[in-house]
Formats: sequence, structure tokens, C-alpha cells
Amino acid sequence: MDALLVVNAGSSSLKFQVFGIAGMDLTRQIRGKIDGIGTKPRLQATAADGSRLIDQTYDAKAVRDLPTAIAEARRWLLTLEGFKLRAVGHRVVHGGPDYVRPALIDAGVLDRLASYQDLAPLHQPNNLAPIRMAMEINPGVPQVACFDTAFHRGHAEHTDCYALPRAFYDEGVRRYGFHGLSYEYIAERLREVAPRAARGRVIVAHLGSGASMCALREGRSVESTMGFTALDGLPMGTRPGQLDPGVVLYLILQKGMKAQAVSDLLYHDAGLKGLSGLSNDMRDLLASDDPHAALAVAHFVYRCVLNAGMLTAALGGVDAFVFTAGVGENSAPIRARIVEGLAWLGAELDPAANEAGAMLISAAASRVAVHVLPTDEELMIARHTLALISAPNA
Ligand SMILES: Nc1ncnc2c1ncn2[C@@H]1O[C@H](COP(=O)(O)OP(=O)(O)O)[C@@H](O)[C@H]1O
Ligand SMILES: CC(=O)OP(=O)(O)O
Ligand SMILES: [Mg+2]
Repeated sequence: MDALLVVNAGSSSLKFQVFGIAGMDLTRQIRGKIDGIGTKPRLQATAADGSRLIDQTYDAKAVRDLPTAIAEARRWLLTLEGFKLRAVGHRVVHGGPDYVRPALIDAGVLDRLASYQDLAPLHQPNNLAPIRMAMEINPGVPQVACFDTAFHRGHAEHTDCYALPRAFYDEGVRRYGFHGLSYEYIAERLREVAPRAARGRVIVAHLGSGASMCALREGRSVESTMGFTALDGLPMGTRPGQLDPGVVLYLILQKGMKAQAVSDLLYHDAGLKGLSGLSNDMRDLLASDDPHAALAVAHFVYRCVLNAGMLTAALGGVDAFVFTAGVGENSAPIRARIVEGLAWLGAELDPAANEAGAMLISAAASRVAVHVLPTDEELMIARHTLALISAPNA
């Protein structure tokens, strides 16, 4: 079977999918992930019928980071038979000012994407490593980069600029926004399940270990919480979210920290992990009776509500709110607390539907429809990859 492999290296997880391709048709064959990287690593994969293909846990040291997770996933994928690899689609978090749509990857593109590594040090190196690996192993197999940032392109300059001398904007110092593949998928999914909402004003909360929110008008991004980098916006598993730049200056000028040490702090040791002193994983914090865990969760919920208010202003109101990604899809308590914080908007929860993880969790009387929609960044990558390799001049 002709097949297309999709690789999505996140901050705490590596997701992959294998699709069968026939013409322009995609048929999901395998869906897998390694999550809990560095804490409780677990490789899971299921076949198209949902049957389990592998469910293996590892010692934290064995799968301690994305490169070791990539190596382990590749080892398992090589045991599969019956697939003829036709293309590989990759999630690449930062497309910089140059890439506004998916791109076929060659050595020049790879070099350009590597030049953005400092803008996404947690992701870009891990996004590019599988590309280099595939180029070495299967040089004849086309590879496509699909960017987190592309979906947010096209905003008005006054919304994407910072109040800095304009030369900085011209060189690419501006707001980009991330999780664009997820938001693109959710916008499409909303057209299927809630067409009226899809045509309206929607806030999507992509709450994972990496977390952001996006304001959609008629399915297009108008504003989001992440900015120049994926550090900005909401508190996350290991990242602080919005931070007064004066704190960075204090750490360097007063505390004498080197820039790299500050970068390591902000990408790896801040967020829920830094504030709780316990874990980057919302599950651990919700299960803990440590008051610092409660503080971290309260801070997370508070900042989500604050940012939802900001995005509501960007839209001039809101018709629907969508939860997605690891926390958004799986944590009823977090959803309940955020919806409670949006009561002033007219959002009202149906507690039973929320507990059941239904697609619609708002009460009938709610003025804002609240949905839970699982995201599928990998499916978006597969569609873009197939379209690009099937294009006439591919
Ligand atoms: N049942 C759950 N309750 C609360 N949080 C959960 C649950 N399941 C997963 N999560 C959170 O989701 C995170 C993973 O989010 P995900 O979007 O899949 O990954 P990434 O952010 O790495 O792309 C985990 O780190 C964990 O904090
Ligand atoms: C951009 C970002 O934070 O990605 P992830 O959620 O995969 O960490
Ligand atoms: Mg993610």
C-alpha cells in the first residue's frame, strides 16, 4: 500500500500517523504517540480499527527527550510491513516571515528553517531532526513542512506589530501565532458539527502542554495568544506565558544570568512545573493536595479566562468556545473552571455533558455554545502533504 507518514514533534509528546493514499484519498492506517517524554514515557499505537498495535512504557531515562523518542518511534515503525512510503509530512512550528503555506523541503528550505531555531528552541530542532533523518534514509521520498504559524498569516499590521521601531517588524520581529494546524483543523471540524458557529465568532482553546488560544472569525484567525515565539500567552507545562520583558532584563542585569540560562528557564523550568515545583503535567497537579499545585492550576485557569476576554474583544463578542488538545479534550475539571470564569460572557456549563466529555458541554440556556473537539494536527499535515506532492509541478 502506498503510504504517507506524518510526524508531529510537540513539546512533551511525539505524535505520528500513517495514511494509505489512493489518488487524493487518505485512509488512516496507524495512529501513534510517545507521551510523558522524560517523565513517564509511553509508546502507544492503534490500527485503523482501533485495535492496539503497541502499548509500551519506558524508564524516563530511556526516552528522556524528543531525539530518543524519535529513535524509538522509528525503531517500531521499521517493524511494520506492507507500506510503500511515498511522502513524509512534518509539523514545523516556526515558518518565520518567509513561509505562509506548506512547502516541499529541500536543502535550502531546511537551512532556512534551521535559521529560526532560536525562535522555537523547544520545537524546531526536534521538528527538523526527523526531516534530516528521512533525507538520509530515503532521499528520494518527498518531504513537506507544514507550519504552526501559516494559519495566522494575513493579520493587519497594527495587530501583529510590537510597539518597537518599525525596522524590527520589517526584519520579522512581530507576532506570529502558533498551533495553526490545530486551529485550521478545528475550523474545518466546526463547519461539519456546528456550521452556524463556524460562520461566527469563535475562541478555540488549544490547551496542551503547549497552550494557546485563537480568535476565529468565519473560520479565519484574527488574533491569538502566542506571539513572536511559543513562550507567549498562556501559562503552559514548562513555559510561563505572558511575561513582563522587564523580568528577563532583571534576570540578566540584576541576577547575572546568561541569556542561555534564561532561555532554559523559560522553555523548560517555568509554567506549571516552575510554579508548582512538582510537575508540568496537569494530571499530576489535579491529583496533588500540595497547595502549590492548586496555585499553579488556579493561575492557569485565571490566565485562560483573562485571555479569553482579550480575544472576545478582538472579535467584538463571541458565539462559541472550543476546548481541544490534551487538557482541553481530557480534563472536565479544568473545562468547568474556565467556563465558570466565562459566566460574564453568558457561558453556562452542562455539568453532566462536561463529565461525559460530550461534543457540546454548554447548557441549553447558555448564550455561548461550548464544544469539546479533539484536534488532529496530523490529518491536516497529511492533507497538505498529499495536495503538495500531487500538484502538477510537484
Ligand atoms: N486526563 C487529563 N487530565 C488533565 N490533563 C491531561 C489529561 N490528559 C492529558 N493531559 C495533559 O495534556 C498534556 C499533553 O497535551 P498534548 O496537546 O497532547 O501534547 P503537546 O502539548 O506536547 O502537544 C499532558 O502533558 C497533560 O498535562
Ligand atoms: C507551539 C507549541 O507550543 O506546540 P506544542 O503544544 O506541541 O508544545
Ligand atoms: Mg501540541
